[in-house]
Amino acid sequence: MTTLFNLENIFYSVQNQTILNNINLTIEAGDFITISGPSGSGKSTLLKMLASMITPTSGCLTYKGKTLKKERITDYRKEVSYFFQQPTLFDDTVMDNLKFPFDIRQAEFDKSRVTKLLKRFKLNESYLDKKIIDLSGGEKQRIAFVRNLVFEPDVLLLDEVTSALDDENKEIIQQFITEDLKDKTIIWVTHDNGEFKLGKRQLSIVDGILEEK
Ligand SMILES: Nc1ncnc2c1ncn2[C@@H]1O[C@H](COP(=O)(O)OP(=O)(O)OP(=O)(O)O)[C@@H](O)[C@H]1O
Repeated sequence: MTTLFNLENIFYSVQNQTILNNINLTIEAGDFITISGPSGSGKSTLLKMLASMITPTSGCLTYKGKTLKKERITDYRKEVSYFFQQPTLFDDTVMDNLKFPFDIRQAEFDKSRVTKLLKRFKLNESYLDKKIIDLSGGEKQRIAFVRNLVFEPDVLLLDEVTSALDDENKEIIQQFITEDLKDKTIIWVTHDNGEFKLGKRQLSIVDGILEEK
């Protein structure tokens, strides 16, 4: 087994409020982890820390045995991808958004790869020319998944990715996560009890304290 993340005595505080309280956790490659807990308990904060969007106040966090350095962050983001509850797309066309991952890698846009992935999310090629502003919330979330997945990350940090969706869109995304992403490392924050039970490791956070079932 390869250890990806190791968190030792992690604390995160803002303005004298302890948001993460002495977290100890090891995440192995291939883990399928779900995380639940009351609103405001620190779930998104933990995911943002794993995404290296914030750094611990104290404690030791390593990825593949090393502390994260600012110089390596661009490469890190290609391996470890954060998926937001509300998708963040630019205000142009679907095509502009889906070209972005190719542009930052100075790679040529691969239309057949993109359309194949769109199909997996039940979206046809005609979506490429649509404006983001004209899409439904569920379609936007599916496009955001395609954008994050054209160059497959190894680790997916999923932050309540289905909570704003109707049943049909929820099912499309859930099915993709459980079937197509089987070989990936998944850390999935969810309020949905059905989704929580899918986790091979089930964690809960209450008042910043982490527990594993
Ligand atoms: N930068 C910050 N400044 C002040 N308070 C913060 C900051 N970041 C997080 N918090 C607070 O820390 C607590 C935990 O936030 P977090 O977003 O991790 O909760 P959560 O468990 O994901 O909640 P939800 O289920 O509602 O999304 C909240 O009370 C939040 O207001």
